[in-house]
Amino acid sequence: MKLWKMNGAGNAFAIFDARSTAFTPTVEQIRKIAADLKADQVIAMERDATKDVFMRIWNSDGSEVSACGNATRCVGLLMLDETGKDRVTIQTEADMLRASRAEGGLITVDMGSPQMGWEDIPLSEKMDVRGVDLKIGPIDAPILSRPAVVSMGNPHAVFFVKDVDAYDIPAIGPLVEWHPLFPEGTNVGFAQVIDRETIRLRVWERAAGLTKACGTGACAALVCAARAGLTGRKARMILDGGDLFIDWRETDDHVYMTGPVELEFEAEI
Ligand SMILES: N[C@H](CCC[C@H](N)C(=O)O)C(=O)O
Repeated sequence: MKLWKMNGAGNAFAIFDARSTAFTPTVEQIRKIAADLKADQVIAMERDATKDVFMRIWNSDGSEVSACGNATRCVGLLMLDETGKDRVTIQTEADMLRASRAEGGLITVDMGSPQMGWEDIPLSEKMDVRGVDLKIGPIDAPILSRPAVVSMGNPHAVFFVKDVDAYDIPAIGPLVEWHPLFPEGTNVGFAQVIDRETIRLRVWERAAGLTKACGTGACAALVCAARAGLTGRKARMILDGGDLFIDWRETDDHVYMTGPVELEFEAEI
């Protein structure tokens, strides 16, 4: 079975080609693979009846999830190279996504439409998704409260702050990640709006911790910022591991993410 170690803006993945060999790892095996290969997520490429590939996603804690933007760009590059097509289709548990090449060797993925109903996030009770009340009072000092929430096929809570480096994210992230308002947990973004086209972002990922970049997190932060009138519908997202370019198009309400992909190594195992 082919194994690729890749990253998207530093968000690291172990990607297994499970299209001709069954890959049904236990939680412990996922945790070991992620630890040994220093991967934030473990990915399996599987056959799909109608799409170019099915992408299965596990977080480094072994939990299976339904969306991973940066991994979609990595699998997209592999499939674009393999098929020679201009655009490939990638099915996940959440959605059917499309990947294509962009200038400068970057890869663009159509991440579909953001979901904004409180039941779509999901939340455990009806609340205003533009700013939910965590009911645990302000968190830490400087004070954090009322994150905006949205789903990109996975849940995201986004705090808009003046300085992302002023927060102890490993201490605060878990408080929100498994807060009872989020019955399936949530990814936690800390977004600093630099100007109407630029956001500095750090993300405490659900079941993976602080990563160098989070693709769905970048999409979520842009959607929440645009919805709040803090930015336009396009922005450069500056993450610890690199930049992602997000474009939430009015034409189809889809969110397009463009960014780098790096192949670190490949092996037959
Ligand atoms: N931790 C996320 C999955 C990976 C998301 C991130 N790596 C991305 O690029 O979107 C979750 O549990 O929903």
